[in-house]
Amino acid sequence: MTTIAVLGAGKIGESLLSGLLKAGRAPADLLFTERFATRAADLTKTYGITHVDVATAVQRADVIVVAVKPQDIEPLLDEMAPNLPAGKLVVSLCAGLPTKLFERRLPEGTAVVRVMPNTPMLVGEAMSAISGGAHAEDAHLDLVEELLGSVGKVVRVPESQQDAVTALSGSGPAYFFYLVEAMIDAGILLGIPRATAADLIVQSAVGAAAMLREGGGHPVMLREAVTSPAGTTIAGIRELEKHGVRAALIDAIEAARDRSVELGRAHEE
Ligand SMILES: NC(=O)C1=CN([C@@H]2O[C@H](COP(=O)(O)OP(=O)(O)OC[C@H]3O[C@@H](n4cnc5c(N)ncnc54)[C@H](OP(=O)(O)O)[C@@H]3O)[C@@H](O)[C@H]2O)C=CC1
Ligand SMILES: O=C(O)[C@@H]1CCC=N1
Repeated sequence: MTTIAVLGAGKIGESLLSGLLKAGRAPADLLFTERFATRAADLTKTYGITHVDVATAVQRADVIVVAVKPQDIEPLLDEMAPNLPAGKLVVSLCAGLPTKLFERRLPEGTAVVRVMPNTPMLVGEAMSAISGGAHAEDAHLDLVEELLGSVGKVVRVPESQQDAVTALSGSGPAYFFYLVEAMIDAGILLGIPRATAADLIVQSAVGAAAMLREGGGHPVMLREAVTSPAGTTIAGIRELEKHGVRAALIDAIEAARDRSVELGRAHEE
């Protein structure tokens, strides 16, 4: 069985470990590194997986998943480089960081795959986009696709699109959560108890998502079907348009893309 080590078991690293276990992978096939002993002990207790140091992780695992914040990458690469044997596959989940950064800092010929996942991985509903670096072969991409396919959907994209993907699906769940949060607040304003408002909005979000995915309908047609002549929905849509919500979303996603580019530039030679 392939041994996978996750370096940095924070929010996304833990989502991946948890998702892989739920998908049937054995705890003995998973390793992780963490900076804080108490956090490491909690994860071992919760998931039955083994905490190791970086040198052990890169030596023992076949696939090394880097899941630290982009700002923490340099010291981690310093620790990985002298210990990484030839033939290992390095998978980066880090926003903004190009494969060539890893190729420059790790032993010559190391296969690197850049991935942008998202936190719905925790419930087996991730959206992950993958791109191979200079030494990544089809077999490496197939392996990463198989791993991430067990915790959600996977698409292959050219690396040049990864900053845009990061803004769309990497950050995307946060924007949906933000909308849900705002809609629940609207329920409070209208006098609905918070728990009831949350039920109403969360189930509406789940239903709308299911229609988008399973019904195969275009979002414009689905919205039009809710929008009756002289009805309630169009009264609300007019307010959204007046407040520039569509433009705000486009600007938000462009800003997120720009930030991803900036995170990568911070590590240019
Ligand atoms: N959160 C998300 O939705 C997504 C995140 N990502 C990417 O995933 C990466 C991680 O993000 P996220 O999980 O949110 O961040 P977190 O801060 O939650 O997780 C990073 C973890 O790595 C630990 N860490 C840092 N340096 C080391 C090291 N040298 N050795 C071992 N552990 C280390 C951190 O410890 P400490 O707490 O001490 O700093 C922390 O627990 C980022 O690069 C991000 O761009 C990608 C897609 C989605
Ligand atoms: O906010 C971030 O930087 C990370 C990357 C994508 C989602 N979260």
